[in-house]
Amino acid sequence: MEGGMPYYAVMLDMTDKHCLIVGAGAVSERKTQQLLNCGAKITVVSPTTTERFEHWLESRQITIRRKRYSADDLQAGMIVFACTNDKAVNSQICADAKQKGLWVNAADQFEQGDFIVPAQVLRGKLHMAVSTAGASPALTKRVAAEIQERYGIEYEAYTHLLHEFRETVLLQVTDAKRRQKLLKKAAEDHRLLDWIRADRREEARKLCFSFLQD
Ligand SMILES: C[C@@]1(CC(=O)O)c2cc3[nH]c(cc4nc(cc5[nH]c(cc(n2)[C@H]1CCC(=O)O)[C@@](C)(CC(=O)O)[C@@H]5CCC(=O)O)C(CC(=O)O)=C4CCC(=O)O)c(CCC(=O)O)c3CC(=O)O
Ligand SMILES: NC(=O)C1=CN([C@@H]2O[C@H](COP(=O)(O)OP(=O)(O)OC[C@H]3O[C@@H](n4cnc5c(N)ncnc54)[C@H](O)[C@@H]3O)[C@@H](O)[C@H]2O)C=CC1
Repeated sequence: MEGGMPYYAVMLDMTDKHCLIVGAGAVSERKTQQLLNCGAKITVVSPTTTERFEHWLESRQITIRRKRYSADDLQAGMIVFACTNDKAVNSQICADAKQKGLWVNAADQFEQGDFIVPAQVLRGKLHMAVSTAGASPALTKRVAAEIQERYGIEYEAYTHLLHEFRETVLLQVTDAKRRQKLLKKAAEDHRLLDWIRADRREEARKLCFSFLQD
């Protein structure tokens, strides 16, 4: 990113998307794990790897090219992660990727890349991403930890219930205003979350669906 403009935040569907990760150290390990969690297809280019990369290779979750980066490696991905410990190599990867019109992330000099990776907190369908736009990854991590405390695992069941309710409302309620009113009500009624927390899930579900009778 250049020119001090803010980043545009999106949620990407990475299923079966080809990613190229250059470098196989601690930082690329973290990114590879997250990308695997999201169903991406991963090619790693690196002369050395860690044990976890060897495990992913053995279990056929990734492909590894045991070599130093060269521009022809870019054919293996539509999104590129420059994660070597060599600044000059990471810069070259960014320049080559941009020239080919590919999206690139730079683990070190982030301004040379097109996007950065936020910290994430996932609670079922509630997916929260935190970023300081590269200003302070340590603060990013701390704020994410605070969010993780604030939104506990009960949000998994809660978002599941709200999702189920919304699908029913979209099917059954044709009036747009009533639909919105119902969905807002379900998202705002504190009893639903309180009861899920208290392990009274069936009661929470019944209350939520009872809103349809209003
Ligand atoms: C720009 C960005 C590029 C990108 O990777 O996309 C980037 C860059 C750099 N990070 C550095 C250092 C650290 N990074 C972390 C941790 C994380 N870094 C992550 C993202 C990002 N890091 C992107 C911006 C995110 C944003 O702020 O919006 C997280 C959020 C997500 C993830 O990586 O999965 C993950 C937390 C995940 C979690 O929740 O655990 C820690 C803390 C720790 O490890 O405990 C430290 C040490 C403390 C410190 O330095 O603050 C250095 C200096 C290296 C050096 O010293 O040489 C650079 C290079 C530079 O700044 O130029
Ligand atoms: N984004 C982030 O969250 C963070 C980024 N960093 C930065 O990320 C970079 C990588 O850090 P680590 O993973 O800790 O390093 P590391 O030393 O653990 O791993 C570097 C990897 O790059 C590979 N490599 C080196 N030259 C290569 C080349 N020409 N072609 C292909 N692969 C090559 C090495 O074989 C090794 O596998 C560093 O520049 C560091 O400043 C560091 C901490 C956090």
